Amino acid sequence: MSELLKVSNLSISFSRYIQGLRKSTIKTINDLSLSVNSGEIVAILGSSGSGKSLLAHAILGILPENAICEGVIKYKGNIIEQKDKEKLRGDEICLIPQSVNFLDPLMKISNQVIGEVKDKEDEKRKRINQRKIFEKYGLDKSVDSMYPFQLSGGMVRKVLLSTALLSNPDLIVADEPTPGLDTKDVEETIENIRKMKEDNKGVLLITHEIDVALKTADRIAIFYSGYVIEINDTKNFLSPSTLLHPYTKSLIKALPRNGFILTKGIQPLEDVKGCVYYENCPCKMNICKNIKPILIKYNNAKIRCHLYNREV
Ligand SMILES: Nc1ncnc2c1ncn2[C@@H]1O[C@H](COP(=O)(O)OP(=O)(O)OP(=O)(O)O)[C@@H](O)[C@H]1O
Ligand code: NI
Repeated sequence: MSELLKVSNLSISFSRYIQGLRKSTIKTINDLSLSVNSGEIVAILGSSGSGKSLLAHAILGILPENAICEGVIKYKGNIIEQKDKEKLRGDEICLIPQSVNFLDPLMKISNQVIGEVKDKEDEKRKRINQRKIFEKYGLDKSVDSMYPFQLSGGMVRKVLLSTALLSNPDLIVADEPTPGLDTKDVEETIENIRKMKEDNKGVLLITHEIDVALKTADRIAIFYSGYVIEINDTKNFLSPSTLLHPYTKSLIKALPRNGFILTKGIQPLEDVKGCVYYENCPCKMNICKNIKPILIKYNNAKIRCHLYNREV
């Protein structure tokens, strides 16, 4: 298993004018570090509005103009800047987008999936490839000539997924591939993501559905208030006792009562001086109020909590 993607100390912030006068910077993602190997699925689990799509867009190089991005992103061992991202995007690194707006409503499905073609030969090759992938993911020939509005939610998701796989990428960033789908379509999507892993691709799966993360991922990174607070093997999520962070433990203790969905309301707040979980933490200590813990390695996991201040 080789390391495909390595994100180190990534922060994303936005400048805003408060009441039209004072300029303030709001950090949405703080000091985020994680990696994805080939043949591995890493889930990043965070509540709605916590900056998950921004992470995906930072990797793909499609952040909005007003975003300020710090930190280092490496792909296959090399640092990638905006220009490199543009080259890799749609080729080696592909996005399964969260928003169905990525589809053009006025264009037939197969035409937009294929995109630009160089000549007749190129078009022929791409059409054969597109049909093969559509077939693999259960989209029959009639879909090719349909318009997006004619597709069900589940079919749109399959089109987005197949499109991402068209160029046979090594790394796939799947941004919320399951919301709005019925149980059967969710199961199918989970199965399709597993297929990518079998094909030795690396998958960064962004979701707020714990169940989807538990069923697919090898490792899960927990995102809380703009910070990754724990990265652990999925098998350790079976019981709170094998997890590290008090928030992660409480999350798993609450299952399945909370319906496997992260509760709303954990938004990136104005950054606090100490630990972001201080107010709610049942294990808080004096140090937690004013000093921010850093993400450290702990056995095979990573943890951002003062209860664990030594690497083991
Ligand atoms: N262009 C922008 N300008 C200013 N702030 C922005 C911009 N884009 C995003 N944000 C801020 O970043 C936050 C995170 O957005 P993002 O879409 O990444 O969240 P998310 O975790 O993907 O949420 P969801 O689960 O709803 O998809 C938003 O709540 C918003 O406050
Ligand atoms: Ni999102």
